[in-house]
Amino acid sequence: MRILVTGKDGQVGWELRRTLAVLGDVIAVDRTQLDLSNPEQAAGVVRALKPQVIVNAAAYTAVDKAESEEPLARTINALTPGAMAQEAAKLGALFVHYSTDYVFDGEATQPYRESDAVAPVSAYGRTKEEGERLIRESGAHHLILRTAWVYGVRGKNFLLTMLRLARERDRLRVVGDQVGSPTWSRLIAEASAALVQKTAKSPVAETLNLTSQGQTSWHGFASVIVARGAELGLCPNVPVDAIGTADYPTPAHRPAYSVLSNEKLGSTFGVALPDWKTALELCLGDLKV
Ligand SMILES: NC(=O)C1=CN([C@@H]2O[C@H](COP(=O)(O)OP(=O)(O)OC[C@H]3O[C@@H](n4cnc5c(N)ncnc54)[C@H](OP(=O)(O)O)[C@@H]3O)[C@@H](O)[C@H]2O)C=CC1
Ligand SMILES: Cc1cn([C@H]2C[C@H](O)[C@@H](COP(=O)(O)OP(=O)(O)O[C@H]3O[C@@H](C)C(=O)[C@@H](O)[C@H]3O)O2)c(=O)[nH]c1=O
Ligand SMILES: [Mg+2]
Repeated sequence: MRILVTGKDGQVGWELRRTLAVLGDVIAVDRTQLDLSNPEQAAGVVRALKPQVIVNAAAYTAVDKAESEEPLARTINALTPGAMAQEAAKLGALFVHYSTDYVFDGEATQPYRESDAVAPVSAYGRTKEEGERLIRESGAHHLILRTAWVYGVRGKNFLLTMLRLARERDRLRVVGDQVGSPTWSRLIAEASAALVQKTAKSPVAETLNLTSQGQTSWHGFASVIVARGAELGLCPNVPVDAIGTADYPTPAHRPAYSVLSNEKLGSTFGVALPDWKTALELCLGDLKV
């Protein structure tokens, strides 16, 4: 099985190179080989390589910057994935794509299910939501995996930012009124490989939530990062103050509540990620020197 992975050095793409390696020949590419800001070029690469599976881990993920660069974010997150999925449809290939909790407005009070109405409140969220639609409309076999609050041992993410800030500052201020589910990139990649193995050879068209169990606020996440990080010698144990969203102004609006129900992932595919604290502990173990 030939598997094309885009965004090979991103948080998820990096981990996919390892988890997919046991399933077939992985061709992992970065923007120099496949540029998602250029739909024709990206589609041409898919046409030339003729993979049986495409895992699109590349994306425009700078949430605040997307507010002033929405056309570029739209090309990368929606138009090009749509064009690549059309090529996948012609090849009969499986197209695996990642989406986000930010497709929801955050007004819910219980975990979002896949069938709940989307209503993004940011440019990033709008471009990711459009990407989902274009992939569904392409006619390709597809898995759209909605994940959230992704962190890991490399790349730009909240875990590494909090450890760094705890080393640089006397105290941290972090929003306590945005609630979601932190999810380790490695577990996303493990689950993705399991799903590819289960679906690569049969027709599939599914949107699935894929996050760690449990929920917390960014402040709750930061508090555990600093407390455990200090115990592991990764940062000093500085105080972490809870603040409101209004006290931390950003260009993009973020959903206040974006917990995703993983019921469908478990009942349909028998896949479940551990709760966020267990996963964070596993990840911190990798950071400890
Ligand atoms: N990060 C998060 O918190 C969440 C992410 N997701 C989704 O999960 C998926 C993976 O995210 P994650 O691994 O965190 O993302 P990262 O930002 O870590 O990685 C994205 C990758 O995409 C690449 N990329 C960006 N622009 C282009 C381009 N024009 N052409 C080719 N490659 C490009 C980047 O390359 P370069 O380094 O050169 O820019 C980078 O390797 C994405 O679909 C994202 O939307 C969903 C929910 C939460
Ligand atoms: C650095 C920092 C951030 N914050 C706030 C800002 C924001 O509300 C929250 C998280 O900050 P971030 O910039 O990491 O968040 P953000 O980039 O919005 O993270 C999102 O990325 C995209 C790609 C997704 O798909 C989402 O699931 C989500 O993970 O914490 C503080 O309160 N204090 C701080 O010191
Ligand atoms: Mg960010």
